[in-house]
Amino acid sequence: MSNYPLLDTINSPEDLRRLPEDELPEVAEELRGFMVESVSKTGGHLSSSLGATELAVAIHYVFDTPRDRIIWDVGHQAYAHKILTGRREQMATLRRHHGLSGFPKRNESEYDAFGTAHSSTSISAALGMAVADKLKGDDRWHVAVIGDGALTGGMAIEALNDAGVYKKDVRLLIILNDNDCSISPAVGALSGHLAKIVSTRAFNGARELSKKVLKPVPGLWEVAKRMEKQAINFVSPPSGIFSSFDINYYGPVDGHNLEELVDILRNLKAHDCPIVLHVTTKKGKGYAPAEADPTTYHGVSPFDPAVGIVPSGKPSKPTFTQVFGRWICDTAARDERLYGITPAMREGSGLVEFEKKFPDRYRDVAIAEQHAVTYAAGLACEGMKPVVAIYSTFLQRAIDQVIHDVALQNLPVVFAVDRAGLVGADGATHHGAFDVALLRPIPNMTIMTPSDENECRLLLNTAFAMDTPTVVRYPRGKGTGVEVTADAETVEVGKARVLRRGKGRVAFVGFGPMTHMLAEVAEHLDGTLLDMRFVKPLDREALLEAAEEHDLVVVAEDSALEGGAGSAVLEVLVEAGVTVPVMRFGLPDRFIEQGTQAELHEELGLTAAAVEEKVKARLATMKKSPFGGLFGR
Ligand SMILES: Cc1ncc(C[n+]2csc(CCOP(=O)(O)OP(=O)(O)O)c2C)c(N)n1
Ligand SMILES: CC(=O)[C@@H](O)[C@H](O)COP(=O)(O)O
Ligand SMILES: [Mg+2]
Repeated sequence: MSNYPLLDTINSPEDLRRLPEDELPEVAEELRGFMVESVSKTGGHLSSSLGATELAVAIHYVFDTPRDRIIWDVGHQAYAHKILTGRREQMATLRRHHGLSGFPKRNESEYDAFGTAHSSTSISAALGMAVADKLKGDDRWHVAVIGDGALTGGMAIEALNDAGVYKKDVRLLIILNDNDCSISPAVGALSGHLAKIVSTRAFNGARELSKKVLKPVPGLWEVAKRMEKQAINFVSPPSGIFSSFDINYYGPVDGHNLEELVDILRNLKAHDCPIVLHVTTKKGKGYAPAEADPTTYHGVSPFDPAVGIVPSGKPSKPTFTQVFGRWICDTAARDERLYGITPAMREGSGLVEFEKKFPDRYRDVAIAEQHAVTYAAGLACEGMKPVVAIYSTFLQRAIDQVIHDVALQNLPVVFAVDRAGLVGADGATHHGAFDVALLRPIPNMTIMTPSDENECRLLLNTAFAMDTPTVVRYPRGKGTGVEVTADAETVEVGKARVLRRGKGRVAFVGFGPMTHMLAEVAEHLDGTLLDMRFVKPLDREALLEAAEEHDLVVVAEDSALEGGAGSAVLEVLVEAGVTVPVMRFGLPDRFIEQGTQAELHEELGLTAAAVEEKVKARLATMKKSPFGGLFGR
């Protein structure tokens, strides 16, 4: 007998809509059981999806999906949606190479109305769709489901400001899924504001009470519900932030009460203007360990659901993130000007210890990358030495702030850019592919690429010692596992280090961890190997010398080839009039999907074996000159 008798009958939302309403809570229960079982095997974003289970059921039950559109902000809470929309079997491949994406994706399903993964985009996208429908005379609904954390992102507020001007023919329902939690505990004034609304508006209680009183009298509860349909703000007085944008607000409502949710969504559908429905939910709902610790269960690796996540007691080599975490604590202890900033990624960026030790010099600014950067600029103007710890992919949000607020004023802000290169299971939305190409043209900027953990500390020291803007970019996970012996030492700015001098025909030029991949090839071909350390300024001298002494230059980086470090090498060689052949290895000009980092490196030919084969093939095409030089250049 199946553990999921109802889910077994649901292959699409149409199947769900055929069920009687009183079976929906059981559907939600089965969904939760299935999610815990499945995600415990694949890993993934568990606690947010558990919390949004009833929302997914109620929305698909009431709205005519896929005709009506649902946009899941961030999309990390959309597993129930995936399961209800015919992807239950594929959940076994979630976030795996060639498997189901961890996020909604337009080319994965017609039910995924908009691709998400970076936060705070849902209201803008849903509004765009709703306005397009208005112009086309279509009456579809557009539902943006946005968390309290995602609402802190500037884009969400910009979108509310725009949405508030539409009074009819724009069917935009914004469901604020308020679990009073981001990845780490909720921060900021908006979170306080929402908490105040929840604690002072006993809306749901009042509705429940009216229901109790009115239901026994034949017809009265139906009349009351019809009235509710007519006057959204009648039962629920206007709420601060949403009324400021002149948007109708309804709530707060218990987001785990399916009967209420279905009733209310049906009523809201009677309107044709932007509406906010504020629901309260519990992150991790239904799986006790996740309810108790939603942060740990936000994003999980495979675990035993009967036991929960158990920290491995074994001491292990630190990740780059942990090297950064230790560095920032040590450096803050030495220099009281250091101020650490994270846009809502305290755990992922390795700042938990730093917050504990230096609470006055730590700030989680919420999901606000642009603010994080300009806030750092302000601190730097007044003599502080800010360190912005930020994922490469999220820094994309704040490139103008880096240019206009930091670099143009040549302010000493250190950008500790984590998750640079391929991140793995999060896939195309999260790979740190573009930071080098985006940052390299910016004047005053120094960009460093540590090749291992010890280099990471050395280059962070170097960055912190400078009084201009600096970037140190390092990858997700571990490097070579080398001992971190550097303490406060620095290196010479713009100088590469020669790791190997070879007599072979090839000079290998490495940026970041790719240097160690090249080391193996250099060994086999007796090549010279440079660890460039700096993308900007590039060590021209070392490069030109290597080019002069070898027949072929091979460059490898873990960032986009277009505009990347290899391009910088080409610029130097061309400008110096050196015409040595160059081979570049890095991320090609396409979006790269998910997989383990190793699988993706394999797929892209970024392994020592693949590089060696290509280099040998190239050398074979290059004839040796009888006089010692090369014909093939
Ligand atoms: C622009 C951006 N910054 C940071 C993140 C990382 N991130 C993913 S989910 C999340 C928290 C979102 O909180 P909320 O919207 O309340 O959803 P919950 O996790 O509580 O379900 C963060 C910070 C992101 N995806 N996008
Ligand atoms: C959804 C999201 O943006 C984050 O939860 C992200 O998946 C975290 O990535 P790491 O696991 O690399 O910290
Ligand atoms: Mg939340």
